[in-house]
Amino acid sequence: MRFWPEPKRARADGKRFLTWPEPFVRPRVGVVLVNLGTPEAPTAPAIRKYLREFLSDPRVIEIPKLLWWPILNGPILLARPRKLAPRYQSIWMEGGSPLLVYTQRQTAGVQRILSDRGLDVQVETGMRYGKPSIQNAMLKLRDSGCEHILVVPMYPQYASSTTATVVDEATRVAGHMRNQPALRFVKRFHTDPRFLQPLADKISALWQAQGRPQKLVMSFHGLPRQCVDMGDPYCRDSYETARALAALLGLNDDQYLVTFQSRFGPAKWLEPYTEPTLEKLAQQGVTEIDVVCPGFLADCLETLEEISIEVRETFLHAGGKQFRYIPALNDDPAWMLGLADLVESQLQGWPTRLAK
Ligand SMILES: C=CC1=C(C)c2cc3[nH]c(cc4nc(cc5[nH]c(cc1n2)c(C)c5CCC(=O)O)C(CCC(=O)O)=C4C)c(C)c3C=C
Ligand SMILES: [Fe+2]
Ligand SMILES: [Fe+2]
Repeated sequence: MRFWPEPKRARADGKRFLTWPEPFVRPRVGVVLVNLGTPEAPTAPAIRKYLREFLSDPRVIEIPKLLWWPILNGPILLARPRKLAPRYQSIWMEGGSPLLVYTQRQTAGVQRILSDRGLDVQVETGMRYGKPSIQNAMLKLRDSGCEHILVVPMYPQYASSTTATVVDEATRVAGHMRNQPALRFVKRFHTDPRFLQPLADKISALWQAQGRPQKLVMSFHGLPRQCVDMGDPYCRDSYETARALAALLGLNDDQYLVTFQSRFGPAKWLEPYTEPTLEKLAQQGVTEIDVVCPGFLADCLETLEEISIEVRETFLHAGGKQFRYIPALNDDPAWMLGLADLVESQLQGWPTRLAK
């Protein structure tokens, strides 16, 4: 085991080493908001680097390494980056990939609210794949004296391929520390009103301003069926989110539907798949829909490009007349308050108050 060097606190008299016993330093509290990660640039080489790390995670691809390695390094890493580059280019923002830009805004938003409440809590962004990494965030927190760290995987619904791999990585990082922090993890918050109410309010505001469509489509990121068979609660979580959101909006069962998007590879994923379902809907005469993606807290390739460009085109081609994509919560002010509340409630018993 290789330990990362601990920060050396300088002595007031300028000498390098600590006096013994060490002077008392109040341990601080840190929070890491973690999302999936995204390429550093909308180019094939940057996308290849990102996909290599992401798709080498055994929590994401659960087939034996020996079988997967030639597939990943053959057809996938040769063809997919080039196919994805123009798609990433079409959504790229001034500050970078939307997933990173919005996650950083969320970090700043929660930091501001907690500081305004008089709490001494440092909030950082960590990406599971690529930069800024979870390791980078945790070392930053350690170096500023945080001995308590709350890790928040930014996924409302629990899946092994998203939530659990964040827990794996944070514990791996702590495993390299001599003076380890106390760690806490948020598992899921799929029916928590601090997340769902701001989403329902956002949808209601749109409907009040521009009218209600025939159907609300709730599209969740898909998952291989096998993951659910093996015990991932993700599918149940997604339906529970959908039911709770529908209840807040006062929708009956005919007014909304649940679908799963972003299928990857030839295996069976959770159904119904978003794109063919919406194509059929348009063919059956449902011409006005709103699509919301309650599994995504930040807009990204899967929402801005797959849903708002590709699926929109398919729906309109099949006879649909109006397709509105409802953006993710991103840094919506009500959501920032909800997220800050959620974070604060998990910090109980930790030294968040500055001594008076
Ligand atoms: C919201 C939850 C997510 C789950 C669950 C999830 C599972 C999952 N994803 C893949 C494969 C890919 N996902 C890709 C992009 C992507 N996935 C999520 C979220 C979840 N994935 C996000 C937020 C993003 C967007 C990243 C961005 O840069 O904007 C991709 C890359 C794009 C592509 O090649 O299509 C892949 C690949 C698997 C295999 C999986 C479950 C096993
Ligand atoms: Fe994904
Ligand atoms: Fe996709």
